[in-house]
Amino acid sequence: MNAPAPWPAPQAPGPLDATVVVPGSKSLTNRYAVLAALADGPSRLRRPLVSRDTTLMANALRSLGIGIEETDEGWTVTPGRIRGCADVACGLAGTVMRFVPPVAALADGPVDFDGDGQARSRPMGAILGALRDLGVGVFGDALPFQVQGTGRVRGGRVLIDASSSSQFVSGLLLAGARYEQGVAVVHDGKPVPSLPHIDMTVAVLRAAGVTVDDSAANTWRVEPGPIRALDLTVEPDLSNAAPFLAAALVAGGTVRVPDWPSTTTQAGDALRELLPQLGATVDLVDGTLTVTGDGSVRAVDVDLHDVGELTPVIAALAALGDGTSYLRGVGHLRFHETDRLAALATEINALGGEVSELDDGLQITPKPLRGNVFQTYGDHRMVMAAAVLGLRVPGIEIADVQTVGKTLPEFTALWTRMLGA
Ligand SMILES: O=C(O)C1=C[C@@H](OP(=O)(O)O)[C@@H](O)[C@H](O)C1
Ligand SMILES: C=C(OP(=O)(O)O)C(=O)O
Repeated sequence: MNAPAPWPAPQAPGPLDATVVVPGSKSLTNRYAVLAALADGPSRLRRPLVSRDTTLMANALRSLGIGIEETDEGWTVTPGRIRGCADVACGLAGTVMRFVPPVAALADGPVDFDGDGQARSRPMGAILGALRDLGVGVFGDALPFQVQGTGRVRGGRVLIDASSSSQFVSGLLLAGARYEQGVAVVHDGKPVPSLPHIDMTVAVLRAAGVTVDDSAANTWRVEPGPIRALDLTVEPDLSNAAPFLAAALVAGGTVRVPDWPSTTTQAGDALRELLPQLGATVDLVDGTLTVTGDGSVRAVDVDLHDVGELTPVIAALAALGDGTSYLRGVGHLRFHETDRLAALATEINALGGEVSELDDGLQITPKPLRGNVFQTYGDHRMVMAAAVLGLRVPGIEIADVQTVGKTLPEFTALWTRMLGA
């Protein structure tokens, strides 16, 4: 079959005046799904994200014997005995490949995991090694691998190097309350990236009645005990709000995102501090985030270690900025959906840009850019970055635009609506 034609990224027609309703958070939806699967009764999740990553999660849990019913209201999750002799498809979803194996360890038989070709190079060794140390049989160190459930996990204390992904820690903590001794995860290595995502894990566990001690740096302890069933509404995905809010800077004008939580553990909330550094005016009033720009972008020197998933959109803004920008602390992006540092440098440079890879980030000098086909490498956030560039640069065409469905299948519809088309 021929590859679908690339999507012509629309240019901004002029200053914007738009309100964009952003669907639910991937990180929260997939955490809640796992906790609901392990909980002491049926759960209701309203406004979950429905996208490739969350559908993969729902199907993974279903294949382990969990009931998940999707209605207009959201998901009803009915826990049950965790069944083995199952296959789990991870796609390219970090949250599926890192959060489900610790659940599969509780199954009553073997569970086989695989994913997209590209997923086979995402790091898994640290979490699979940790499961072995906790008494679980595991064949393999990367996708494809097999977890040998025996119906119970001893648990206890485990030492891991989580410097390539916070998801190793989150995955172990999410299932840990169901292990006989609970779990204590101790990180030893270079700093753990994306720490707000571990704080999110701790917060959702506590909200489900689980006792978690995170008082010492690099150590998280989950006590064994029941997980309370959930009844909640999923917050909008604040990281997925990034391209829309960025559009207000590039095109000028105003973009609003309603239902912005007043307190949240989502890393994307950092946009409220980052966008003003890039030249935007940002207000959060009555639950609506309003971002206003004048069509210019200020150069920045920022550390994105905690919020790495915002990097592609910030890189696109920086390429349209008024001077050289430095995005630092994001060496771990080499292990995301693709090597994001290489992908961003290659694709922006192919437009005529001047981006160089640093050890732990990117140096971006704005240059006059021209149209080209922008490759996206199976990475939803490369699509979002390309769309932001396309607001100003004529002739950008986005390859495999449907790859954005990893977390936001509605992206092109929301984008064109925002532009008034
Ligand atoms: O736990 C999560 O939901 C996530 C953790 C982070 O992963 P890394 O720690 O691998 O960066 C983040 O980048 C990813 O988008 C989602
Ligand atoms: C890194 C990301 O995804 P994943 O959950 O697959 O790691 C991301 O969404 O930016």
